[in-house]
This record gives sequence, structure tokens and C-alpha cells, in this order.
Amino acid sequence: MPLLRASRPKVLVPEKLSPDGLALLRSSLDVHERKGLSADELLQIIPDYDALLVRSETKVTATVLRAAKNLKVVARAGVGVDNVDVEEATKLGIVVVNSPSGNIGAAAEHTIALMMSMARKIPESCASLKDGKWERSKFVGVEVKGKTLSIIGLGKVARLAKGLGMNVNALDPYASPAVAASASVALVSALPELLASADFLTIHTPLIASTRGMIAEAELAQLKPGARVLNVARGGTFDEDALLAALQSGHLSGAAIDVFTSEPPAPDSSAARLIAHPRAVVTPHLGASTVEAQENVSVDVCEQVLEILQGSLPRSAVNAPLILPEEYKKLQPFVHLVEKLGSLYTQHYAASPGGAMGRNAFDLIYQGELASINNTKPLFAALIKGLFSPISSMEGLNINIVNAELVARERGIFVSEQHSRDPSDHSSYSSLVTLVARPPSRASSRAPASDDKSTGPVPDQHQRIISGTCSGDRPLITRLGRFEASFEPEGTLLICENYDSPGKIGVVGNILGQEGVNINFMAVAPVSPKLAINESLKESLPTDGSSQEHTAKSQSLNEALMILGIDRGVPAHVTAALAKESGILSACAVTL
Ligand SMILES: NC(=O)C1=CN([C@@H]2O[C@H](COP(=O)(O)OP(=O)(O)OC[C@H]3O[C@@H](n4cnc5c(N)ncnc54)[C@H](O)[C@@H]3O)[C@@H](O)[C@H]2O)C=CC1
Ligand SMILES: O=C(O)C(=O)COP(=O)(O)O
Repeated sequence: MPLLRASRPKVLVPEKLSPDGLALLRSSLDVHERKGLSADELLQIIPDYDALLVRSETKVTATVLRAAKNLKVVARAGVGVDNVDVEEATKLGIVVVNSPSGNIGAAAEHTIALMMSMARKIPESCASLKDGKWERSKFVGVEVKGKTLSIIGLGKVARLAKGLGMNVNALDPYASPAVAASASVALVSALPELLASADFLTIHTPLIASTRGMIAEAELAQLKPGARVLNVARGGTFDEDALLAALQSGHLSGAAIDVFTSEPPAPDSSAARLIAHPRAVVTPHLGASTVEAQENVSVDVCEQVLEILQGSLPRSAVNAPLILPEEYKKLQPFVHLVEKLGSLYTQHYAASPGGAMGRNAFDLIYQGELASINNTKPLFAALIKGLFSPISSMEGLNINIVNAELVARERGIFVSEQHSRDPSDHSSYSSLVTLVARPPSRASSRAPASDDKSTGPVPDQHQRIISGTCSGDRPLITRLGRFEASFEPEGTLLICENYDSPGKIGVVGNILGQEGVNINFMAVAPVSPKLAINESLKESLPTDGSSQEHTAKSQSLNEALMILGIDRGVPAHVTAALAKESGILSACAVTL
């Protein structure tokens, strides 16, 4: 069935990943294993892919990400994401996931293996023996029992080292003292103290601003003469020139290195000279290279890729909030609803003064069962997506939970989420969501000053309020401005405000008929009898005083809203013609 296959999401795997994880993907995705791609080749083919699975070799640069028009997720089958431009991915709404614990046991064991190899001179004695020599007196080592291992970045190595009878000190500003105590690790608060005590120094932090070049000439000088160092974390945490110099001077007895600033190291680089040094024990980034670790990380990230491509949230995204699966399941229908509220808002109120969106500060009020869910980030993201999706200048930007906050901040949109737990608030609905656009004067008092893009006071005749609920999984609009509605926000809708008197449907039907537009359904929304707003909501609603006054007037004039489901969009001249008809106050077409 080639047609079906062509529409399946595509996953690019440019590095060696364990088949256990990839097998999970193959039943629903097209998995392309393309090892050895050059940077240019990656750039050429990436626009075709929905997901990219990498280890540490592939450089997922901003250029690659910008070219990746269909990419939803970059999955790092391992811990370190320093080869991925996470900031750019966030801007583009691309989720970055990793496997934070799948390979750390392997990396810790590798650290111990390197430490023991260095202490007992295993690599050089092995090479000598294979060379036909028998040099027993040349390869006298040291024991680790009773020695001090100083760790930067507390992790799994500590317990293994304790098992070898070592004293363990650690520097980790974020480590829990209770965890350290339970592993019998002494936490120290300053690097000089840690360095001074070390017989062996090992680093296990990510490569970030605070750890780049953390161990340079000055720090190495603070180690005891004869100390040994290890790096199974990231190249760049040690200054390679300084490390080489400390080995060459004899200040250090040994260095065991698995990771380098550039991999593979360029010939003639400091890293290459370090590798060649007789007292350096080196491996080519093998910390995670065990069968078990590779199975773990592959399965971990492939499961997350599936979840993301199916519209769920991953469990270990580097650039998205963690949401429990059961909470996300409850939220999902409302994600759809809130996106519709935002889109309806922008399209319905677009003609108002104040720019395309009209207002820049909103209240998003959750009532009923929904109010008990604390992590509503997906709803916030859905609102931002909905508000911006109808605006053409934002086309192509995939707004989602990854970049919604950034997009809102950059565009001066302020949203206050409120959880109203008053059971009387949501009347007959189990959950209700209300979007309220604040009048500009009030908005500017709450929105951050530097972000405020409001265009000054806007004469406002109507409350800009839209409420909705979900009937099963189907979204339903229950209130639009002053009108109590009940319609599904789906497809193209013509929304006409009119005096509720005979003949209006005929007028609209005639004009649409002349344009060849079919009407699929019609709903009438009367002015809400409950315009007296619940106490708990009053605080959030516009206080320009116009609403109550206007309501009384509307009721006497018997206004209503006519919502027509139509089979195509209508040009502006048609809505303008409709609005000129007697008894029709406004007409607007929206596509939801
Ligand atoms: N060689 C290899 O194949 C492997 C390398 N790694 C690398 O090892 C490193 C550590 O990995 P994990 O232990 O999984 O990371 P982790 O994030 O679980 O632990 C890092 C620890 O470093 C601490 N830390 C952060 N900044 C610090 C600072 N300025 N000073 C002191 N401590 C600081 C954190 O509080 C945390 O406890 C990462 O760079 C990772 O990429 C991980 C797995 C395999
Ligand atoms: O997980 C990590 O951070 C690692 O460094 C492992 O890298 P790798 O997947 O073996 O290229």
C-alpha cells in the first residue's frame, strides 16, 4: 500500500541506535537509518522528516533545525544535549527529548574502569605484553582503597567508589545533602577544598556555562602532586592544553579521558597530543557504549518519539514541562477547545480597533473539574496557538507547549490563568473555560510595561468573552460576547448579530445563495439572561461599565446572534453587504 506508507511520519536515524527501540517505531513510522551523513547531506534531507534520533555525533545546529520544516522532535538517545541547539529548537516549537538515566550506570562503570586501568597501568602493561615483553617491575600501580575520590557533580560513581573502599568528597551545589549522606559522601562547598583533598578527581556535570573550562591551569595546580584526573562527562570541562601541560610537567600522575572538545580530535590538536601522552588512558567516547545502556536509551527515546508524534507529551523533554499522563489525558479535549476559543477570538474580534488581535491581556478562567488541574500549560499553549493561528504573519510557526511562553512574551501577550473552584460558577457544565479579553486600560495596568503593545483606550461596546465546554471530546461554545450560545466551533461559520425579528434568516440566505454558498446548519444565540456575572468572575471581567448598560438596551431591542455553518469562506464584500441589511448589526466569517 504505497499511498498509506507515503503519509506515514518519517524518522531519520543518522547514528547507530539499538534496534530494540527502532523496532517500536517501525509499525507506524518510516524509519530511515542513514549512518555517516555529512552536515550538507543532513541539511538536504532533513526537511522530509518528522523526527530526528541522534547520539552525540550529529550536530543538530540552528541551520539544520530551521531547514527542518516538518520536524516535531529531536530525540537524543543519551543524556547530553550539547550537540543540539536547544534554544533554537524551543523557538521553533520542536521538542527535544533525552534519556536522562538510561546510560548513566554504564558511564559510572566506565569511570571506575578507567580509574582502575589508570591506577594499575592496565593499558600500557597490556600493550607491552602483546609486544612480546615481560616487564613486571615497570608497571607497579597504586591502590584506590583508602584514597580520596573528589567528584564534581554527584552521581552514580560515588556509590561504586565507596564499594571500593574510597573516601568520597563531592562538590554539587544542587545535590541534596540527604542523598549525599545516604551514600556516605562528604559534600564540600568550594572547589579549592575539593581539589586539595583529591587523589583522584572526576567530573560528572553537563557542559554548560558554569562548567566550561572549569578545570584549567589554576585548578590543576591546586591538586596534590601525583594526583590523577578523569573525564567521562564532556570535553571542554577540562582545559585540554592545561591538562596536557600538567601531565608533561609530571604534576599529574595520570589522566583518564573518554570525551574531547572535538570528536574525533583533529590531528595535531591538544586533544590529539593528550591522547598520545604515555600517562593518559583514553577511550573514544565509550561511556555509554554497553549493550544494556544502548537498549535502555533507544527504547526510552523511541517510546517518547511515538508519544510526541501521536500528540501526547513526552516524559523527559528538555524544553517542555513535565505533565503526568493522567492529567494530560483529562486536559486533551480542552486543549482542542481552548485553541478554538483563541482562534474564534482573533477572527471574531479582528475587525475591532486595536490591531489584528485588538487586545493583549487575557484572563483564561477554568471552572468545574478542570479547575482542579494545576498544570494547565497545555491550555495556555493552545490559547496562544489559537490566538495567532489565523494571523497570516505567523504562518509556518508551529506554536506549542515548547515555545508558547516565548511567543507570548515576544509578542507582548499577557495571559492570567485562573482556577475558579466555586461550584456555582459553572452551572450545568462539569467544566467550563472562559476567555476574557481585558479592556486596554486595565490590560496595561497588569501586563509587563515593556511588553505592552496595547494601542491605547479602545471604545468598547461589547464584553469580549468567549466560554466553552466539552461534550465528551467535542468542543462546544456556550457564550460569545453577550450571547448564550451552543454551537460546535468547527468549519466555516458566519456569525451575524441581528435584531431577533422575522425575515433575517431569509435575508442572509438570499445573499449567501447569490454567492453560491450552502448553509449546513444554523443556530440562534439569544442574549444571555445571566448577565449578572458570578462574584468570583467579576474580578476578571472588563469593568468599563458598558456591559450592564448595554445589556439592558440589547434585551429591550431583542438582539440575537445567528450562527450559520457554511460550506466555504465568504469574501469581505459579502459580510459587508450583510451588515448593511436592515436589522443586521454585524456579520463576520470565521474558519475554525
Ligand atoms: N561519556 C559518556 O558516554 C557519557 C557521558 N555523559 C555525560 O556525563 C555528564 C553527567 O551526566 P549525568 O550524571 O547523567 O548528569 P546529571 O544531570 O544527572 O548530573 C549532573 C550533576 O552535575 C551537577 N552540577 C551541575 N552544574 C554543576 C556545577 N557547576 N558544579 C558542580 N556540580 C554541578 C548537577 O547538580 C547534577 O547533580 C553529562 O555531561 C553527560 O552528557 C553521560 C552519559 C554517558
Ligand atoms: O549520553 C551521553 O551524554 C553521552 O555522552 C553518550 O554519548 P553517545 O550516545 O555514546 O554518543
